[in-house]
Amino acid sequence: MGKVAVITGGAQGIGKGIAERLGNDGFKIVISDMNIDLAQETVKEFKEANIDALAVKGNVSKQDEQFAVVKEAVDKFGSVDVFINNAGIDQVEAVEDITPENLEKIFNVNVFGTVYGTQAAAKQMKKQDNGGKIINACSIAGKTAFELLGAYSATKFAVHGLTQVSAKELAQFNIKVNAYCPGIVGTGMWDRIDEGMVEYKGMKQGEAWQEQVDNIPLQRSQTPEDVASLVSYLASSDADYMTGQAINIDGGIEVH
Ligand SMILES: NC(=O)C1=CN([C@@H]2O[C@H](COP(=O)(O)OP(=O)(O)OC[C@H]3O[C@@H](n4cnc5c(N)ncnc54)[C@H](O)[C@@H]3O)[C@@H](O)[C@H]2O)C=CC1
Ligand SMILES: CC(=O)C(C)=O
Repeated sequence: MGKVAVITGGAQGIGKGIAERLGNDGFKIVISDMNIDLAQETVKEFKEANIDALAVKGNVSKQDEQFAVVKEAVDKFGSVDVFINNAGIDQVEAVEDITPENLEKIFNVNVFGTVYGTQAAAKQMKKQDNGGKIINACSIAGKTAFELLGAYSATKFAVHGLTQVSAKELAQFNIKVNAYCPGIVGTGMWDRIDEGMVEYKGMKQGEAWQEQVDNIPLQRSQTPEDVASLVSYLASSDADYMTGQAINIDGGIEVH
């Protein structure tokens, strides 16, 4: 049986790009997403391209649903070898304006979701006793400041920390935990961020996006495929000695 990768939030955007790449790398693919209709459409597309895939409805902020996704993956394909905590949401708000409701909502998805996904994946991988890879969606906003993305940025700093701690705790089981830190990727998320920033700053539609893109040393915005190439490496045996890392893939915006 081939290896199996679960990608949360894989119906569209970066998650879809990762799922497609891992499918082409030979993984059987499980897409878990709240938007089950879109997840099913994506799976149909993949099957037409000879990628063996399954769509499962799952809200990452619900612990029981994350465990149910893993169970469905195992029932269908026999194992979970790679688990990508990709699902995430954005919010555009000055720190002074962040409401308790919004703060709770974004932490529920981006942080609690990553914890629950890690728990569900680790339990199954330990049972399989064959190691595994857990790969988290961080961001360059999980390492540095982005104006008006305070709550979002705080969740990604948390994901960065969780990646490091999970890596230390799970290393004894040969489970590696790493994270990808994209920059400015052209997905639905950035359409919403642009909308929010435009409103805050009195700009025209597309201006906030363009301002960020103009700041990228490699002089183009990022695609899901750019991110997927890093994740493909992290999921592969070539990365078997790497754990606890949060790796920038951002066209050179953040250099250390
Ligand atoms: N777009 C960007 O520029 C960057 C994105 N990222 C991160 O990459 C990840 C993916 O981002 P995008 O593809 O841009 O987002 P997106 O908004 O285009 O797609 C997100 C997907 O996650 C699903 N989703 C949302 N909440 C969910 C939940 N509670 N449970 C299950 N599924 C849920 C949505 O239905 C959607 O299919 C996120 O964690 C994001 O923070 C990191 C850096 C840059
Ligand atoms: C959405 C996001 O993480 C950035 C850096 O734009």
